[in-house]
Amino acid sequence: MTAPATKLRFEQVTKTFPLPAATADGTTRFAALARLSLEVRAGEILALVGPSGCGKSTLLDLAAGLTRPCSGAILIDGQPVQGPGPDRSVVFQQYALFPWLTALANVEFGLEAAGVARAHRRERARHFLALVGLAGFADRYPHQLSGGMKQRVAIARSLATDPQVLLMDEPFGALDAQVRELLQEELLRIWQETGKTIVFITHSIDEALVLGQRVAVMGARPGRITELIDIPFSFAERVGDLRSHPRFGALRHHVWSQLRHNAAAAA
Ligand SMILES: Nc1ncnc2c1ncn2[C@@H]1O[C@H](COP(=O)(O)OP(=O)(O)OP(=O)(O)O)[C@@H](O)[C@H]1O
Repeated sequence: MTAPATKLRFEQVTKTFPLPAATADGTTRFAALARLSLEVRAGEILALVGPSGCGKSTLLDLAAGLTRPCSGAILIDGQPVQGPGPDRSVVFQQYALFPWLTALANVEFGLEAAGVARAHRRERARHFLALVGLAGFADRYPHQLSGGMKQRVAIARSLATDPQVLLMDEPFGALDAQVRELLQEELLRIWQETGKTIVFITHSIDEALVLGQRVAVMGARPGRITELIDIPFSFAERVGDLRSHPRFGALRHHVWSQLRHNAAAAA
């Protein structure tokens, strides 16, 4: 069997930030990530969990090309990331929609920014709104949509430009439990249909297990990957009652223990 292709690769990545004041031993910078290496496989959902402040968003910002590493490299299909590009799209926890544009126009705006010809924008935007279950809400403004609907629009906008990699930073963190489960299911369905490579940051171990083909556990001070865990569930199991699966509890405990161990080590 051939090994799955690597879509996104972090090679010995270090990212430091200036400290507000030098420490007693003269240190002026703080290492958010230190020599972090990680491979994201083409077409997988990699769920990233770790204690608050361990560097998850920093990792995603680097992959998005929004910031540059201090050392090391970030590669997409073997090519160094030089900045933001159409091959990657980011979905944040806050929906980042334009309040003065309708749902349809918000998705169209993303397409315009990506250089899609005017004639194709509307049709394409409608297709992706339908894909996230919002066919009947195209003319609503963000304030007329629920939190879950707004996040669906943001996901439609990200998918419409057909990026190869979707970088999702706690996208369902602000939603209530039921809406969250619904959107997890929808994301799995969209992933199944589109075959996107997805990096998904979450604070929820359950969410990581439902979505991730693999779960990457991070530790803090400095931020690094401490464990990569294969999650063996099928698509049908993930969209079913996964929490009653006989292996769910053991995997959940495993990730929880690793996080606890990392938190203790950082403290
Ligand atoms: N622009 C910045 N300047 C200085 N420090 C920063 C900057 N961005 C992040 N940091 C620091 O780097 C560390 C990692 O931050 P990051 O936001 O990546 O963590 P995180 O794991 O995403 O946290 P959370 O789960 O709370 O969102 C934190 O200690 C944070 O304070």
